[in-house]
Amino acid sequence: MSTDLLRIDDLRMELPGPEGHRAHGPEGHRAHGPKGHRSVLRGVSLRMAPGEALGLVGESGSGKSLTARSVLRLLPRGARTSGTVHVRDTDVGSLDAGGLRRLRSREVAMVFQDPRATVNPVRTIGDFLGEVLREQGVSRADAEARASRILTEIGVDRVPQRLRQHPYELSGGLLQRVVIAAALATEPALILADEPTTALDVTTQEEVVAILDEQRRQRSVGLLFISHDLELAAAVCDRIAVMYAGTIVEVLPADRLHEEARHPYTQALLRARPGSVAPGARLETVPGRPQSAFDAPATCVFADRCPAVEDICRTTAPEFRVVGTGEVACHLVGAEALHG
Ligand SMILES: Nc1ncnc2c1ncn2[C@@H]1O[C@H](COP(=O)(O)OP(=O)(O)OP(=O)(O)O)[C@@H](O)[C@H]1O
Repeated sequence: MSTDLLRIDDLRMELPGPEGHRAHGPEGHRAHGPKGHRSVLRGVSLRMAPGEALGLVGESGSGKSLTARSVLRLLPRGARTSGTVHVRDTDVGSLDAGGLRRLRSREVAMVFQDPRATVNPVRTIGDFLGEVLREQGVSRADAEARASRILTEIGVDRVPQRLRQHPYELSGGLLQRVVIAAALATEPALILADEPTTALDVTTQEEVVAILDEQRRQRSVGLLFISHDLELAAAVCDRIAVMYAGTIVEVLPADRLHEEARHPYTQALLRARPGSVAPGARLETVPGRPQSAFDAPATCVFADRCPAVEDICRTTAPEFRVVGTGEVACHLVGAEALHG
């Protein structure tokens, strides 16, 4: 019996893709898949304990969404995968259709970036929540009362009126609360939240993150929180996993982020945050452009952009090893150059 809530072991994924999407640079140096396929996940491994919140952070294209979707086996067409995903003791890869339905409707809930893409625009909010609840075996008669209670708990006002409204009548922030209410209503062990506030304005973002955080703590629900914002993830998560080009380069406790970030990419992300410099000072960006797995080197994935790169980074892939309270994949960690 595993004590992990989620365990991903060496998850690899290749997607069919036109040549134009594949790497430039010398053949064999980049992470190409078989002919006509490109590598998008290059061996992702991570673990989550029950009730834990893990932040999965990285730039666009690094593979955060595909990692989260793999937990529900929601894969793009033509995806080839290897490695395993376990939710508690369930091997997600070996589930039949019924098992997959149960996983998606009871064990694991997903909250996406854009609530308007999640909620059917022609149905009322009450219908949407009622459907979710009836899938849990709640009777039609009880569904409305349960839906009202959940909406009230997450701070939605004028609930009876809301239940009769359509998505277009609600603001983006309010609608995302409804989506979170639906996720909580399934009483899942794990919520996958994929950039849940990116489509919202800043004030609403804070409210929605606060609600997600408060509710998942109260209910001891595990949270995989995907974000490109390291500080935001650190504010709501117990640990942070930093992803670059289809692989995890560093995992560390959220409350030790500033003191213990060792990977040059994590350090660059920290420097690239608006709050990291005095007002008026120039904000640093991570040098170079974001890379997906298929256009990053097959050795150290960050070698092309790393300010401290050395020869070994271009010849050998670094091992993922425990350093301090975290784990990191970098040849240079421990070397004076990085910490000077
Ligand atoms: N359905 C798909 N079809 C083809 N390629 C895809 C698909 N989904 C993702 N990709 C590619 O896989 C790589 C990883 O994408 P993914 O969406 O997981 O990244 P991400 O880190 O979540 O980025 P973002 O923050 O932009 O969503 C990217 O190169 C992306 O273009």
